[in-house]
This record gives sequence, C-alpha cells and structure tokens, in this order.
Amino acid sequence: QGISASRAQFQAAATQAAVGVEARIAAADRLDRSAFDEGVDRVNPGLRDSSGPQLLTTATANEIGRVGQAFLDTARNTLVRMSIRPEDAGREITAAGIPPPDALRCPFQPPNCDPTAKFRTIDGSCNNVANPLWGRSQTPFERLLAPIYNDGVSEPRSASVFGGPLPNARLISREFHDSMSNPLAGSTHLLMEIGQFISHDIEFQALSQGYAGANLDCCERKNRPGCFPIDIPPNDPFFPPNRTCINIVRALPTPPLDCTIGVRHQLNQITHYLDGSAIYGSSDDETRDLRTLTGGLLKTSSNNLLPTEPTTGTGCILTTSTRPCFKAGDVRVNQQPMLMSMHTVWVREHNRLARGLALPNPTWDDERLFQEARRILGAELQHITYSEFLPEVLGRRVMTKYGLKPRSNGYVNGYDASEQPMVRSAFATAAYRFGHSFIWQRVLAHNGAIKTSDRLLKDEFLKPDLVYTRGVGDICRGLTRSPVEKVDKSLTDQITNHLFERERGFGGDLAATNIQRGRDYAIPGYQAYRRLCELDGQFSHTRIVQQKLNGIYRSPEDIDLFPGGVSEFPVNGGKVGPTFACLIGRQFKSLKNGDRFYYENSGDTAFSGNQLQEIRKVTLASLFCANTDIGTIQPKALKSIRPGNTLVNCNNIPHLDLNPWRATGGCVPVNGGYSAWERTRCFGTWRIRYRICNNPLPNECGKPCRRQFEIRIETCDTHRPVFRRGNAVPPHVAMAESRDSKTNTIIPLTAPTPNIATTTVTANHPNIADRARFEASYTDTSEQCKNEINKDTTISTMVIDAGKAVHKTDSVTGDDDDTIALLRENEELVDSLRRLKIEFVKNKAMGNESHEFEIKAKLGHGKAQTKFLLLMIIFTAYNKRS
Ligand code: HEM
Ligand SMILES: [Ca+2]
Repeated sequence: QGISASRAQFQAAATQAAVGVEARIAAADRLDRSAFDEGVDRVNPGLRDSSGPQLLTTATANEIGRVGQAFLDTARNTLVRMSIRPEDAGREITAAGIPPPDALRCPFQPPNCDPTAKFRTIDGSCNNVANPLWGRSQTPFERLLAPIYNDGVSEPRSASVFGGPLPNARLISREFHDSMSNPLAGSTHLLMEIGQFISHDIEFQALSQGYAGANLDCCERKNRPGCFPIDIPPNDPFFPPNRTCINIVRALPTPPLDCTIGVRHQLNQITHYLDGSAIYGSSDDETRDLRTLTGGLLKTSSNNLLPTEPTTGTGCILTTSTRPCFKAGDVRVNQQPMLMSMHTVWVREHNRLARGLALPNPTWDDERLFQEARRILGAELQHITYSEFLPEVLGRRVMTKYGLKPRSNGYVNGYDASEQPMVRSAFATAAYRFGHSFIWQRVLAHNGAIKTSDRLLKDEFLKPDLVYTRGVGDICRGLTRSPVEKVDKSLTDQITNHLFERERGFGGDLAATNIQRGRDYAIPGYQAYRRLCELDGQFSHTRIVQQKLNGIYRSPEDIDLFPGGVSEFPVNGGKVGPTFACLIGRQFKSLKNGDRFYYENSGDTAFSGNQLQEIRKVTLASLFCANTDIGTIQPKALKSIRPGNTLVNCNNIPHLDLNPWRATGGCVPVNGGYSAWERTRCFGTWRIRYRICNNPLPNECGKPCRRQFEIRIETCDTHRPVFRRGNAVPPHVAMAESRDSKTNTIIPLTAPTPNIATTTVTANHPNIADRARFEASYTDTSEQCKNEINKDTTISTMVIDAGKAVHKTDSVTGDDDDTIALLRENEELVDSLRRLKIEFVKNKAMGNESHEFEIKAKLGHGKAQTKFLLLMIIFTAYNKRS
C-alpha cells in the first residue's frame, strides 16, 4: 500500500461499510443474552467475581458504547474493503477524517450555551464556549500519542516489537510488582486518599456490561467483544491452581468527539474538569437526586453521614441492613471507608457553606445557595489540589515547569481557550494510577488517644461498616496518622492478590489490571512516553529495577507504561519519577489552563479579591477541622506529625470565612476613592493635610482605598507655638500640654522644660464608635540617645470599649532609664469614650534636647479583630527648649 487513499475513496467505502453494522451488533448482543440466560453473566456478582464494583456503567455510556461499536465496525469494514494493512490502518483512517455516513448517528451534539453564566454546568459542557463539549461528562478521553491497536483500530495492543505476544499481565504483576512495604518517611496516608478522590473527580472509564447491565463473566465466556480476561500463568504464588483467569472487561468503545470514522476511543463518564463532580454528580439527574432542594443543601443521613443507597448494585456489599451503602456524586464512593469518609467531609463542607451563605443573603433561593456553595467548594478542591497535593507529588521544579503553582495573591490570567482540558488515556490508564503504589495495607481509625480500629484493607473493601462504627472523624484522623507507601514497583498484596476479594484466592489484581487496561486502550509503551517527555535514555530507574524490567520484557520498547513509570526513581522533591511527573504535570496544566472557571482566573467568572484570599486559606487540615470532630490536627495534613508540624487545636486553624460573600448578589463593585486633600489651620509652624476614603464610599463588593485616612504634616510659614492651651483643634487631632510637675503650671511650649514635667496628650475624635485602639509611643531624639538602637519606645496600647478602658499593656521597650524614668498612662475618659488622655511623666532633666511624642489611634466599628477602620491621628509634639 504505502500511498494514502483519497478521502473520497474512504468516504465511499465507509458508506458501504456502515450497512449491516446493526446486524453484527445484534449478533454480539445474542452472545451476551445467552450468557445471561444461562446464568453465566449475573447482575449480582458471585463470590468468585472480584470485578463487580468496576461495572458501574451508566445508561448513557451504554448507549454511546453501542454507537461506538457501530462506528468501529464501520471503520474495520472500511479498511477491509480498501485492503489497508493493519500497521497503516489507524494512521490512514485517522488522517482521512471521514465524517459519519448517514446510517450512523453522532452521539455528541453541541448544546446551546449561555456564555455569561456564572456557574459551571453540572455536566461540564459550555466551559469552553467555542467547544462546548470539551470536558463534558460522557465524552471520550483524549490522547497524547496515537494508539497501537493490534488490528490498527480496535484489538488491544498485544504484540512485542519482536513479534509474538507481550508478557502476561499477571506474570508482570507477580514478577515485578512485589508486595514489599516501603513506607514513605514524613508523609501520611491522606496523600493516597486525596489523590484517589481527585482521580474520582476527573475520570471514570465506562466498562462493558452484559445483557441488562449484568457483569460480563469473561472467564467463562472469553471470546466476546467486551472481554479481555487475564490468564493466570501456572504456578501462581498466591492464586489457587483451580483458578486460571482474572475477569477483565474492556472499556466501551466510543466515537471521537468529532464523530469521524477511525480508531477505537474510550469514554469518560464524569466531567473531565476538576470541578467537584465527585460531590455533585456529572448529570443533572444525579445532582437533583443528591440535593434536598431546600436551602441549597445536599442530602445527608443520620449523624450527618452521606445519604444512603437502598439498591446496592455491584458497587457495595451490604453486611447488615442497619448500615446501608452510601450515595454520592461518584458511584465508586463505597469502594473503601477512607474514600467514603472523604466524600462525607466534602458533602458536609458544602452544607456548611450553603448554611453560611444563607444567613447574610436572605434573598437567595435554594438554587442560588446551592450554586454559590458549589462554586466555592469547587475552588477549595482546586486549591487543595494545586497548592497542597500536587507539590508533594511533583516537587517544586516540576510545579514551576508546568505553571501549576497557585499564586499567593492576585489573579492568574492563564485561561487558554485552545487548551483541551480532556483527560488523556495515558494519564487515566497508567500515570495517575501511580497512586496505587501509595496504598498502605491497613485502614486505621484513631480517636486522638488510641487506635479505634486497625484492619487490613481487604476486609474493608466495599463495606461502609467502619464509617458507621468508628465515624468519619476517627477515619480522617487515622489517615493523618498512618503512613503512605513509597511510589515504587511494590504494591501491597491487598490490591494485587486481594482486590475486592470475597472468597480467598479469588480476588483481583490491580497491578495486572492496570497493565491490561493500558493494552485495552492500546496506549503505546513506556519508551514512547519517555520520548514524548524528552527524557534521555531508556531508563530512570535504579540498576536493579532496570535489570528486572529487562528480564521480563524482551525489548525496552515493549515495557508497559504503568510498570515502567511507577518504578522510576522519584524526581527531586516529588514522589513520582520523571515520566509520570511529565504526564501528570501536563494533565494538570490542561485542567488548569483549559478551565474557564479555574478558581484563580480573572475575568467574568472571577471571585472577588477578598473571596479569593479566603479560598487560599483552605487546607486539608482546615477542611477536616471544619467538618469533623477531629479537634486537633497537624497543619500540614499530608505530612506526618513532627517538630514544625505538631498537633494544633482546630481553633487555631483558620478556614474560609464567608464574609466576602455577603450579598454579592448581582453586586457591581464600586471601589472607594479619596476625597480631595483638605488642610487644617496652622498649629504653630505645622499643619495637617488629610484626605478621607469617602469619595465614593466602597460598596459591599468594592475595594476600599488603601487607607481609610491619609495624613501629611506640613510646615506653615507663620511661626507660632506648636500647641497652645485652649486652641480649638480639628476633631481628628490630639492636644498636648506640658506642666511643671511641682507647680502644676502649664509650661508654654516655647518655654524651656523643667527637670520634672508631665506632658498630657488628649486624643479627641467624634467618630470613635464602640471600640478603639490607641497606641502611644515616645521617641527620644536627645543627643545622648541618638546612637542607641532601641530608642523607639512603645509605651502602651489601650483598647477602649464602650466608654471604658478594658485593656492596656505597658511595654516599655526603651532602655534609657534616665529619660524615661517613669511613664504612666492615665486613661481619663472625658465625655464618654470620645476622648482619651494619656500622661507621660518624666522625672529627670531633659537637657537641651528635643523629644517627640506620637499617638496613633486605630478606631474600629464592630468586632475588634475583624475590621478595623483605620484612622490615624498623628500628633507630634515638639517639646523643645527654645
Ligand atoms: C484503596 C485504594 C484504591 C483502590 C482499591 C483502587 C482501585 C481501583 C480500581 C479497581 C480501578 C479500576 C481498574 C480498571 O479496571 O481499569 C482503579 C482505577 C483507577 N485508579 Fe485506583 N484505587 C485506589 C486508589 C487510587 C489512588 C490513590 C489513585 C491515584 C492517586 C488511583 C488512581 C486511579 C485511576 C486514575 C484509575 C482509572 C480511573 C478510570 O479512568 O476509571 N487509585 N482503581
Ligand atoms: Ca470532574
């Protein structure tokens, strides 16, 4: 062949090829139907079926899968008709870009979008306005590299580059992926769990099902389109001799998003975006079912647990009817109790946010509260992912390389409408499954004093019991106090021999599954991804690991991506090797830059500056504190407890404050502006210039000026004493007088200061509300103190509350005892709290030198600690001998 056929030839062949496709699909259906009728495929899996929980394929995905099969059969027929060789097939047919013949219906029809919508759609559509299907649930995974199907378009990758088959997946698992425990010093098992939770937000492959949603038993009936079982090689060290097969079903085929005829693609059932879909679901129906539809809340069950699921399906084992399985935005929720707890925490966080928003926004209805809370929660999840989780996994350099690091303030202008957010096959089937190596063999629950449960993972798969008996708090605490495993070739036998095991010896093998899954998707081998990532050489492994790989695979080109990547030596500061770091880095870059609603973005979808700063406070620790009874936690929850990361009371771990969300409904920000500069009259040789932030006043969503008040002191050209008794002073200025301590007579400010004198300063302001903080300081500029560092002396701080001084501190930091022999404050509240009198007494001669007093008052409305309206009264008294 060699020469590419014309597009017209392809099109003509495809039109003919589409004829009769339905009949072939019907024939395949009959195979599944008879397997079902004969009791081989069952809706409720038997004890010896460990694949059940994976089979949670939605009806929508099944429909698309049928269409995908028709597309695929058409592609195959087309290639046969044109006698194109398998090795050229994928490339040729993809390059031809043939639109679907009329007989085939494209399942991907673009919706109508509202480009001004403030909230994400539930299914992720319309995020990209020009390509509204990008990232939507029930759309295909995207690819980084062209697939290597055995027949060019559909059959799994199965051949070595030297000809002959690739090594058996179970063989690789048992020879290469040993089950040694290598704890990762300094990190906690929470690293595993948040990693899994994130994966359940961005990807969920659709797997083939049998008739009426039954589980395909691909060990009993192997040769069916949906089957891809793993034969267990003889002499397995764990599986019994009477077991010869691991049941693996293929991922459903789907047409590509543009519905051209071509190679097999795979379907992601959930939104590709990191958007909280694991909490809210990925379709409107799912979401509605999870909501109470009042107050913006999500459903819960007693003890504030997840709502329960009466029909268990294949995703959960019901041990007792009093502990039903759970329902969440992602159907895999019941996989194990740590995951269930994580889901619970997020649902509680949503309800906490919705309730918190309801108070200051009484006009918001259920829908508005729900969407606003969902928007904040999505941002929190992204913040935790990009600021806490990814830096641990990738290390600082990789974070920088892919531009993943969140900013500490301000906005990011990184949205790129040409960036495809879609999850990539290599990421889904291999790179991001690195987390399977994180898994520790036990599930720990801890009540703060003692372990309340410490059980093998295999005994907790699919069972919600621990959540009921130990509680979410204990499980979360357990996660922060148990170790995580190193990312390396070792995977605990809980998942390589006992995955979803119901009868001993008949569990699944997740390592083998990952390898088989990569071949199912026909992703190229490990070396191809090294080249894509521009890595030198063929290995980034220790010599021993490299030798092991070479012993198993006939050529380095054959190495599957999962075993090759997971066993690399980790990058600096990260937990994964360079190939996975590259694939994960690229994926999270797409998920960030390709997401119009990424939380740090400026523009129409942006949070206000204050809101963004609140989101930036959120950590896993604050999330747990706000939503469980954990009570104390180490602030860096992904790191183990140690000096510098010790247990802290939750009261001291700030979480997002909803204040900046007060009545932001349709609020058009009006930022504050300064008034024109005003001048006071002259006081001696000085006068004050001031301007106030009131022109205009900032509204509730606007930003205030940098300061509430600005004051400058300037000289007057007249020469008069600085302060004179009886002067009428403007309201924001203080008054000072000095008296001779012996005679109690006022010393004119122009006159010499006697040895013992008292200077009294009165701050006087009509706008002091219910609270004010005064700080007074005394600066000695005398010649003898000039060279001393500590000559700035804070004398006192006083909080005036409702007419009384409620708090004062004396903090004389100066060490010049000669001049500040005695400092005394005397709060005298003349005319209620509007005036404050502070007295400085010195009992020693000052000589000919000058001294400055400075009084600062911060006046606040409302809570002392939240908002201080900053008002500065600067008062400078020159107590200078003439
Ligand atoms: C106890 C913990 C876990 C268990 C039992 C578990 C189990 C599984 C199973 C059974 C599958 C489906 C395999 C297949 O048929 O292809 C899967 C897929 C996957 N897992 Fe895990 N896993 C766990 C933790 C993790 C962690 C910590 C991560 C990442 C940090 C992770 C990432 C993935 C990814 C990306 C997929 C593919 C999902 C998809 O596209 O549908 N898993 N896992
Ligand atoms: Ca999602």
